[in-house]
Amino acid sequence: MITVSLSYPLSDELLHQWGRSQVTAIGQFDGLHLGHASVIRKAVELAREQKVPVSVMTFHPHPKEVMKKGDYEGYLTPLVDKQDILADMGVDVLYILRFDEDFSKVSPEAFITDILLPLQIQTAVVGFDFRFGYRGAGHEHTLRELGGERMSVHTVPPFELDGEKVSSSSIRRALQTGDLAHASRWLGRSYHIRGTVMDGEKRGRTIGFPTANLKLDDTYVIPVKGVYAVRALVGERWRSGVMNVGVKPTFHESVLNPSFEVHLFDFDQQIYGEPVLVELHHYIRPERKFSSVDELITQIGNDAQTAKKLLG
Ligand SMILES: Cc1cc2nc3c(=O)[nH]c(=O)nc-3n(C[C@H](O)[C@H](O)[C@H](O)COP(=O)(O)O)c2cc1C
Ligand SMILES: Nc1ncnc2c1ncn2[C@@H]1O[C@H](COP(=O)(O)OP(=O)(O)O)[C@@H](O)[C@H]1O
Repeated sequence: MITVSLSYPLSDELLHQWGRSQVTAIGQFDGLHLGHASVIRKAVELAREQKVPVSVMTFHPHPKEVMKKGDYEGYLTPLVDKQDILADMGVDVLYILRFDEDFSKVSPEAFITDILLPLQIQTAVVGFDFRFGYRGAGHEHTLRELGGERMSVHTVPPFELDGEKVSSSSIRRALQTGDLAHASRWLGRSYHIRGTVMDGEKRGRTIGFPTANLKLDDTYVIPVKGVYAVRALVGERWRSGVMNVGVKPTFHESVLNPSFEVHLFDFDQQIYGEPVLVELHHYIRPERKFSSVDELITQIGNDAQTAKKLLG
């Protein structure tokens, strides 16, 4: 898959290079959950039928981040994750359209006539609730009207599981309440974060549970504070472990940002500075303040046993 960064207005050079008959799925697609996957799969299927390449157009940074809307909570899938997942789904080209204040003012009409049509998108595939252009005034009918003969539009209906519509906001809520089972089911995979191992307070090894402290690579959606059974990719190998997301109330009075620390089972290597991908498989318990370090140590031992059982 090729990734192409676009910014409005598109230059002639870019249009010359990328303007071609194609089927394009358009959307924010944060999370690339089962609903998004059904839109992308439709685009792949139509592209195969029409014998043209399939592309995905997304916006970055997240409009909510740029517009400083109060309800911005971070990414379920930052760009690197989107790239990985879309490449796996057979997408040929990923267009990343730079979203900034100026772009937010582009009208729905201009979005179609200055971007979609010059790129020669012959079929646009969108989710049923796709909105675009200034104040989200554009929707599927706008696409149909202005696309006319040159661009057909395919709308994909809501994807439901157990009678509920799968949405990024329901997945965020599930992560923020420790309902990992639902989050994973709706995502179609386990939620994961990526980070780099950095120095902690060097206490872990003294209590028998060294923990790799992660500095997250992106502004991920932060799952609820507590203990998780995880699988972690360190170097080339997947390993099992337990992760604590929290502020370590046993040792600290008030800390604003939670830390992410992973104790890996059967592992004894120095990995400071290394990248680690952590998949969250089960939520075990909330973080607590213990009245003694010994109690904390006993509890972490129990957490590790629980995690081993859960991970099989
Ligand atoms: C599985 C696990 C569970 C933990 N649970 C708690 C907890 O409930 N309360 C707490 O204050 N700290 C908890 N911690 C964090 C420990 O306090 C922390 O790992 C230890 O202080 C080492 O910190 P360091 O890596 O910065 O040296 C937990 C850590 C792990 C690995
Ligand atoms: N089983 C393990 N799980 C996680 N990290 C480990 C493990 N064994 C060794 N390490 C290394 O030790 C470091 C954690 O030790 P710790 O005493 O908790 O120090 P820090 O406070 O700097 O995180 C990790 O960053 C990693 O480099």
